[in-house]
Amino acid sequence: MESKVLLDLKNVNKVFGQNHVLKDINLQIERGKFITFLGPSGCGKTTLLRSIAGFYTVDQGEVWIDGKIVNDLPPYKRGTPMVFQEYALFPHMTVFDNVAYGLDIKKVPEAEVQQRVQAALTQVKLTGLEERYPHQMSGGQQQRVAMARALVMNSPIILLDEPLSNLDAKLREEVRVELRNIQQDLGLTVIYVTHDQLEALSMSDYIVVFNRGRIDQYGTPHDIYYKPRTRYVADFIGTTNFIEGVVERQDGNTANVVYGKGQKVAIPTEGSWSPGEKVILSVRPESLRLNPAETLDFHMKGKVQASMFLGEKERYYIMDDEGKEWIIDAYDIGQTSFDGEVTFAAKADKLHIIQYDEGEE
Ligand SMILES: Nc1ncnc2c1ncn2[C@@H]1O[C@H](COP(=O)(O)OP(=O)(O)OP(=O)(O)O)[C@@H](O)[C@H]1O
Repeated sequence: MESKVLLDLKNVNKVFGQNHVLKDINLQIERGKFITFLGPSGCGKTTLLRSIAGFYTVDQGEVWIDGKIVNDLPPYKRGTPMVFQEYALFPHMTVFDNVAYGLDIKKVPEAEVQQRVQAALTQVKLTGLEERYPHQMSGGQQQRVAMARALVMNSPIILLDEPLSNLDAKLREEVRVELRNIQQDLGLTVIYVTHDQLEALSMSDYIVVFNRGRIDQYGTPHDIYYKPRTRYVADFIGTTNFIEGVVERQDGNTANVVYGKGQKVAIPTEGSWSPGEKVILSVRPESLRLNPAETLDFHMKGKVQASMFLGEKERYYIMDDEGKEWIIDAYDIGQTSFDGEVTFAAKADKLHIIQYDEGEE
């Protein structure tokens, strides 16, 4: 039976001079999934992508594609085409010739080229546009040509390095949807590199969050957002509030945590925490309620410092009794506005426990 795992990275390390860019990368990617490599500039995303494609050889570890170790194979034997920024289409070539390019290089017979290019163009719904040039097409269509170019090579995996970074915001969104549709319709395995968290959250089956050459978390967009494994991940993805706490005890999947001025909250958790352990609680701005009528599990008091209208929500900046700032989003705009002393609260399942790590930035 075909294994579900298509790409298997085992303890991959890459060093440039003094710069240890990839540190012990272990990652398994399943067939037919859209995976995003996410992280700030310089964290090693592109280096890993290029190591998978074969443009870099790794210094330590193994790269497996489709059950074969490919460490010593050059890029053209790995079957992993990379689509670079602006899709790297040849402007002076027609759509047909752009798609046929890889096959021509491999000296595939003309009749087969015709058949395979037509099949690829049908897959991405571009039949009839064979004679157009890239500048006569929309950004979305160009993206499809780039995908057809990868598809025609029957590659098991398609690698995309920030392919949308040069588009304006509206077009970006359009092309994003397009790309995700093609990937899902055809069941492709795609690895997509971006530093844009919204892009990652909206497109991916799984996100890999990089932190200085290491993987901090590998999970679904929902888990990455609501159950960040580290403070770094919580901070990098969206906006969040942190508060310190101390674990009193854990009963099964519930940890009892003391926070603030001795308040206690029982938080559902998948982690394992020791009595007396210092932890960080993270809670998203939209999970907190201002002056709630009912009593919620986690509750604080503070003073509104400022607020900001953000369209679908009002964002409040609140100082608690200890002088710590909180960000809280209220969605019932026009009905209530908050000022002066307020209480704010959340249900326990909206709180997430993160390991306390003083050394972490
Ligand atoms: N060919 C190379 N030679 C030497 N150093 C390199 C090379 N390629 C990348 N680096 C270094 O490796 C580190 C990681 O770079 P990489 O391009 O992988 O980061 P990234 O996360 O993709 O960031 P960006 O989004 O800016 O491309 C950086 O410090 C970079 O300077």
